Amino acid sequence: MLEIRSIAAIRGDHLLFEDLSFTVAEGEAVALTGRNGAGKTTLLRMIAGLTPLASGAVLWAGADALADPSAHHARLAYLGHQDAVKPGLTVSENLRHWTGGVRASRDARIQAALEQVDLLDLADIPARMLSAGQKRRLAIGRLCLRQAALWLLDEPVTGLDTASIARFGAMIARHRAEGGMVIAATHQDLPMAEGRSVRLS
Ligand SMILES: Nc1ncnc2c1ncn2[C@@H]1O[C@H](COP(=O)(O)OP(=O)(O)OP(=O)(O)O)[C@@H](O)[C@H]1O
Repeated sequence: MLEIRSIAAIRGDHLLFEDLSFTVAEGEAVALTGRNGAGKTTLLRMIAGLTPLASGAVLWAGADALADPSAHHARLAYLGHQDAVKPGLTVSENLRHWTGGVRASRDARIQAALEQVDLLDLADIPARMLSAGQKRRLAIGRLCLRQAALWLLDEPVTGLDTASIARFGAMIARHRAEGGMVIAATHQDLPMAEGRSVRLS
């Protein structure tokens, strides 16, 4: 269980939000909504331990999640606005760059990730040749490579076509069925069945 307990965010001199609390249980998905600048990205970064909390706490199974940064990093996968795709590497090399492990299991996982985001046909081309939506799919493919319990997603479906959104919805459903959690900042409807919504205002 992830618990956001009474947290506040200050950017510059500006209080973005305060006393924000919610929980995410295993298998749950939460959509973060709110106007531009409300603090959705800031909140995701706080939960990831990338931006300090102005006050409050992020708890994992009842303990301070941010106290051990490497343990926290291992339990989460962060999909930001920037796709962080390496343009000079091929599509499959980009995925390889993101994974470790022994070669056989690693290659099988890369193959499975390419299938899930429908990039098998483009596996050997340089990532710089991908379209915006294809780059986004490659970034999403990274989510499949790690057994992270918590997915933090910033506008994950921007640029995706209808079929890709449906495939991403299936990925999220599988992740949740295995007990995974999702928090996604969004201005659009997301393919998350029975997801809850937290509005920043
Ligand atoms: N490093 C920073 N220093 C100062 N202010 C910042 C910094 N990063 C973001 N901000 C400000 O914090 C506020 C919240 O930004 P944030 O990106 O969290 O909003 P958001 O809800 O994700 O917006 P959007 O819907 O446009 O993506 C904005 O007013 C932004 O200008």
